Amino acid sequence: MTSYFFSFEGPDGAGKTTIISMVESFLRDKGWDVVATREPGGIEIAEKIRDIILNPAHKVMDGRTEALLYAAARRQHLVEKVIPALKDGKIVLCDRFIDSSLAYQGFARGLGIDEVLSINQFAIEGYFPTLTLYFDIDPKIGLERIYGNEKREINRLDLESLSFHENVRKGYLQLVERFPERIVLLDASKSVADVFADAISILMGNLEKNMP
Ligand SMILES: Nc1ncnc2c1ncn2[C@@H]1O[C@H](COP(=O)(O)OP(=O)(O)OP(=O)(O)O)[C@@H](O)[C@H]1O
Ligand SMILES: Cc1cn([C@H]2C[C@H](O)[C@@H](COP(=O)(O)O)O2)c(=O)[nH]c1=O
Repeated sequence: MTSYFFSFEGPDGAGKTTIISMVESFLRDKGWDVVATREPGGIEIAEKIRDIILNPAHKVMDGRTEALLYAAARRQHLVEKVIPALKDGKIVLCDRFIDSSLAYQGFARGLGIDEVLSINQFAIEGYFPTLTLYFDIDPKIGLERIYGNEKREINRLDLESLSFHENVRKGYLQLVERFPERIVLLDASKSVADVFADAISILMGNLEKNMP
């Protein structure tokens, strides 16, 4: 059975969650069986790990502890939710996956992309996304969007410096170069309607290409 595991990546405030919800409705209307989920989280255990990682009070958290907690949440979410959905032939839309760890912990935290890739390979056992949409945005704009949204809670990672968020973007751009067959860059500074149109065109192209 062909499986469709699409991840959505990008700096904070790039617009991933907004577009995933639009893509989910669009694909459902077309008759596809879709599971939209997020990392860290998506299931009870991983949501609990999320609360620990993102609690602004946990200022002393060590970078390697952070990387391991993200990998642990990823593992549980993968086995409990993503793999069963893929086995049932569903399309999985995942708000962040392994590339977040590579860009945030590997590059921006300075732990090393290859080191963080290695602990995550243990966690994911080869379950890389079929396709990853990378929402590219100047972090200044992303952070302005977040701080402009009163409903959005500000978490421990949001509170990092602007230079940390700029390094996150640099990390992602390295990943786009390193995995060109998997990661596609979208200009996330465009309007919601335009970003959605770009995302649908890429995703439908992938679905049609891989249809049995
Ligand atoms: N293309 C866009 N243009 C302007 N504002 C946008 C756009 N896309 C999303 N927004 C707004 O920006 C804010 C952040 O959007 P969203 O939550 O979708 O981003 P995100 O990438 O999921 O962020 P995070 O990863 O930090 O949770 C929201 O208030 C949303 O309405
Ligand atoms: C999966 C993952 C996430 N992060 C960071 C990225 C964001 O700052 C937060 C998650 O918040 P969101 O509102 O759900 O985007 O966590 C990370 O640093 N490493 C990861 O692997």
